[in-house]
Amino acid sequence: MKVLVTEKIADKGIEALKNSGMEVDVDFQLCVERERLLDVIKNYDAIVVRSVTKVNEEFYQHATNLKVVGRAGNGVDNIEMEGATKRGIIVVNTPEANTVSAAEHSIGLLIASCRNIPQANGFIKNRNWDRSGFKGVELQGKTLGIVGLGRIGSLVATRMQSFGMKVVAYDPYITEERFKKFGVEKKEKLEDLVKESDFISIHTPKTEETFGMIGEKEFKLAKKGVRVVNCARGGIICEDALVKAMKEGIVASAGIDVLVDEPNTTSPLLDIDNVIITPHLGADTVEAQDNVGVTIAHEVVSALKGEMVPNAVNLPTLHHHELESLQSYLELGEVLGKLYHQLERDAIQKIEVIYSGAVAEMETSVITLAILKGVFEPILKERVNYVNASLIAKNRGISVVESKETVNGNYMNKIRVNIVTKDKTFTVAGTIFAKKDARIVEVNGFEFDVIPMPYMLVANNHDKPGMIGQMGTLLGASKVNIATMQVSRNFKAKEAMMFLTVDSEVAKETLNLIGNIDGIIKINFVKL
Ligand SMILES: NC(=O)c1ccc[n+]([C@@H]2O[C@H](COP(=O)([O-])OP(=O)(O)OC[C@H]3O[C@@H](n4cnc5c(N)ncnc54)[C@H](O)[C@@H]3O)[C@@H](O)[C@H]2O)c1
Ligand SMILES: O=C(O)CC[C@@H](O)C(=O)O
Repeated sequence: MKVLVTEKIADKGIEALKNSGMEVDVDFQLCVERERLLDVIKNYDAIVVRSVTKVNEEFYQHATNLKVVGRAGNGVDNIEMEGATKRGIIVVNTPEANTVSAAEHSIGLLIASCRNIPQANGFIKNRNWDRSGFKGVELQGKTLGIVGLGRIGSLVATRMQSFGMKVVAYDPYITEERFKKFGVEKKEKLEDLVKESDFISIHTPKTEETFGMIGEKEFKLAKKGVRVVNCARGGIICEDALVKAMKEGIVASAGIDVLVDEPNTTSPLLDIDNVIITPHLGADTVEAQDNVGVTIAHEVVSALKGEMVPNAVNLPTLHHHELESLQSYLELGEVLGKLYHQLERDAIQKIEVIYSGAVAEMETSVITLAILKGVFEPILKERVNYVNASLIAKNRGISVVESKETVNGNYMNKIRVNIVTKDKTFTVAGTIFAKKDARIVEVNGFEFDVIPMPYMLVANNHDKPGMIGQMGTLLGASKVNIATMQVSRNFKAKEAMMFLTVDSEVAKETLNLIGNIDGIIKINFVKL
């Protein structure tokens, strides 16, 4: 697998990619040399970017072999998600890896701007000693308004309380409990926060709703002498409105790390003395970069291997601990799904998944994705993955329905998959024992206790003497070693199903010979 890295990530990250057996090309010029990037990207399975490389529809059209986009960092506003999802490209990022650094940088900007530290530093470095022009303000007793009380906003909130600040926040998308947890007063409306705050710090993502959310109207409502910080994304504070408000004396100082257009050396904000500005350095610490680099390397490698990754942006969000407890169920789900097209041929109309017992309490939508991935893999091979599995089902007109039950007979947990075709329903069920051991427990009403193995034979036969022996003889003659065998019977129908795990692939000729045994109704080789 080939990985292209177009922006600076920590050496540890590059090493981690190489140590995982990836062929890695590093070319930082490619984030700005668009034509060259579009020309070479077809040669790569994955790309690792930061915030400069534009990963958009034009890019995807050239990236014909791309499977993974790794965003070494948090914000994914330079990556078009729809184009990735429809092509089954997994987008992963590292949302937790640089939050402390970003929070500390926000606080740095806040303090440095309200105490004129960079300006004073520049003055004295020019061999001027004059204390008159740099008088600042204290933080203690002042109100800090945080817009967006997520990972970074909440870190800033708790840290600034230790400076004796009152912290209020506006974030309509989080619970009352989260405000309480961080000792922050909730503001129902942005304008209430703006009216009350001495300092405003922005910590939302850039979305249609947040872009320009602090503009002329808000500055008109703000306290005269308000101080603002934006270490989130350029344009959430409208740059023109900020310039105007600073010239009018409404805003006393601004600490800015991000601009609408980056890189940028011509912004009018650069000409304003009370604006201190850094070139998107929020995540630029040794710790954050090491953390981001190594995390993105591991995620890109996992995603290339087709594994579920915790920070896949175009998949349901999972934390590491959730993924750990889901792992066995994801594997079981894939196994159950993979059985269908290897045992049956009919076109699928509907897939029903019934979760019972403990598994019903989990993030089952992801297990359903694993089942769908399994269903399509035997016919679409590597063109199906967790990201595009449900889109593939939708495009094929297959409806997918999930339901949950609290208990299911003898099993602590059970996943049953009903695959409905025009004429019949194929049913398969499985369970997890002791948190990690998968078992197939039912196929079309036949009960089993089968440990899924890479090579398996599944036979339907008339329930009569000699079936097992004849089959064993033919497999022995073709040098296929039988590892385990289970037989399940349907007394009423006088039919049985044999489930064999074997140590190697079974040749077509052997399968034909078995199929010709008197009493064998159907024989299928299953590869997991
Ligand atoms: N400057 C840097 O180098 C740097 C580094 C890391 C992150 N960031 C940026 O910081 C920002 C915050 O990152 P995070 O990890 O804390 O994100 P997060 O997702 O944890 O938190 C964002 C919060 O914003 C809230 N929000 C969304 N829309 C809102 C709206 N319209 N009004 C109010 N609140 C709204 C969300 O509910 C959420 O709680 C992002 O823009 C990210 O890209 C910048
Ligand atoms: O340094 C970077 O790549 C940007 C960091 C930051 O903006 C992020 O979103 O993670």
